[in-house]
Amino acid sequence: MTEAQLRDDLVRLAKSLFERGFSVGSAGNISVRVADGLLITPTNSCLGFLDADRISKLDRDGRHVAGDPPSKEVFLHRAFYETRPATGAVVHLHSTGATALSCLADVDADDCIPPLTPYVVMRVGTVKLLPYFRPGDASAGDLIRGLNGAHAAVLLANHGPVVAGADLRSTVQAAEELEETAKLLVLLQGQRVRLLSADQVQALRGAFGGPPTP
Ligand SMILES: O=C(CO)COP(=O)(O)O
Ligand SMILES: [Zn+2]
Repeated sequence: MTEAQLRDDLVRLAKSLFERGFSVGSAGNISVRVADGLLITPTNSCLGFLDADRISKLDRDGRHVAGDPPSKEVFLHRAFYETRPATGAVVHLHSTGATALSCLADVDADDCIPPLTPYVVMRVGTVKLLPYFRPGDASAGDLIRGLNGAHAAVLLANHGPVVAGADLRSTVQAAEELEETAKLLVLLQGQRVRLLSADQVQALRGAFGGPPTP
């Protein structure tokens, strides 16, 4: 894909997320890898109303070279690109279900989106809960780097999910899948839930094109 096509795709997919309520106000940010660096949504921009020509561009060293000033969460994105070489796109949202789950006191930090349904296993894999940091605090990027590429997605406590994937479309879909499963988990709070068994999870790993490879 050319850079122009990637810019258009980013605008289109961000708008779709916004219109379906996965993002409100100026919450969330999306990046995509290009031949000579990274495109990322500008800071304080609304995902529903991006301008392809004003999307921020960073060079391979993370220097801002074009467009509006980049998202203040750029280090979350760069941490995934650096530790998971197959990463072609990263999506960060404040989507309701995932953010609600990130605020619950007794979530298993090592597996905060347990295998409730097949698609979250196939498209997202095991999600780690990271502690709360002020938005824009680079320490969250250090923690992602510390995972050494073992997870395609993390949940930032009291904040929201960050998902990495091979390309824009599959990463947006994985973020949607994570959100829907988080919503179900919140909906089922306090009820006895039957999770998929270890064998069932194993049979899904690598099935139908997923989960994302590091
Ligand atoms: O989600 C956000 C902060 O966590 C939005 O920040 P930016 O507007 O800087 O991308
Ligand atoms: Zn955020």
